[in-house]
Amino acid sequence: MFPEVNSCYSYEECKATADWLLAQTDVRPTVGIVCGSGLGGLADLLKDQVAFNYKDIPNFPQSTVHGHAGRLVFGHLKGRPCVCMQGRFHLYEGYSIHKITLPMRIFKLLGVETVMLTNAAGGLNHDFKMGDIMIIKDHLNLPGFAGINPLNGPNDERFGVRFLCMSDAYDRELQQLAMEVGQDLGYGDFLKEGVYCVLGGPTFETIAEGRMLHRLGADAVGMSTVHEVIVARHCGMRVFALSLITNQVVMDYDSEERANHEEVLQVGRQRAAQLERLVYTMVTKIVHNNYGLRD
Ligand SMILES: O=P(O)(O)O[C@@H]1C[C@H](O)[C@@H](CO)O1
Ligand SMILES: Nc1nc2[nH]cnc2c(=O)[nH]1
Repeated sequence: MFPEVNSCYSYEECKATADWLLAQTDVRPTVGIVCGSGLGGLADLLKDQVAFNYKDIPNFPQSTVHGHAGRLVFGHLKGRPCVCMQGRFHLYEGYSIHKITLPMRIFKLLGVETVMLTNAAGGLNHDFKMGDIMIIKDHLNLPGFAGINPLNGPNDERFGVRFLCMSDAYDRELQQLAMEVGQDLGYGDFLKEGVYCVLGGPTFETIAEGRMLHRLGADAVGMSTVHEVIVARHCGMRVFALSLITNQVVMDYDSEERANHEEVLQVGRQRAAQLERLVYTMVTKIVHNNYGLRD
């Protein structure tokens, strides 16, 4: 019935990976963090670390992109048990969409309730500057329009429903918390909110593509996150996501600017400490089990 879905992982395979990890650490994470390009420093904030190289974790892919270390780090942020992906997987690395999103199901089986994702993205909104942090309030899943969706294939109800609602994908309470924490930290000038659009990459946008995405309502464009968000929501985790605007997408034929990965990593380094502080502070304010927030 689903002839081309042999890249899917079964519930049992996901469980085997989660059980393997749980057998090697006492940390029982309720928060799962995914670090975007150049933003892996977040993992270094964890105390009492137990870290695994992706190559040693059963079923896990390897990171192949500069700026993605390829380690899964367990530990505590101010006493809160967390697990952090220091590096994520992208479609353009050649992995199946099921493989790049596998860690979300592992998070769920580890006991994670809230997922916090970060990424580097190009700014489309003319009001955005390099170094802005955008709270993602919604997304455009362009590969999804072409039938590329991580939930393709047989649905296992132990993870979630066949037809997933996406109008509430990004938790509004957490967006509000991010705004409040950001204001308290003095980030008002560079903390924005907007719509993230995912493309397959690895090419950056042409000028015509940038203009089109802007007209479609996207504020930023990148090559990740959305697929992870879909799978995280499918298995019932709360989702919060941030983009660091590392460059302005070129939308003018007279511009001399050229998008490049080195600049993405460089801007990541410049803003990393502030982005980490925002996520860290948010984690310390999230209370689990009742989905409430601390004062
Ligand atoms: O993992 P993220 O989405 O942060 O990585 C972005 C998209 C590409 O992988 C890379 C381009 O510089 O950064
Ligand atoms: N697609 C895309 N991804 C990015 N990641 C960081 N910057 C960009 C960009 O300009 N376009």
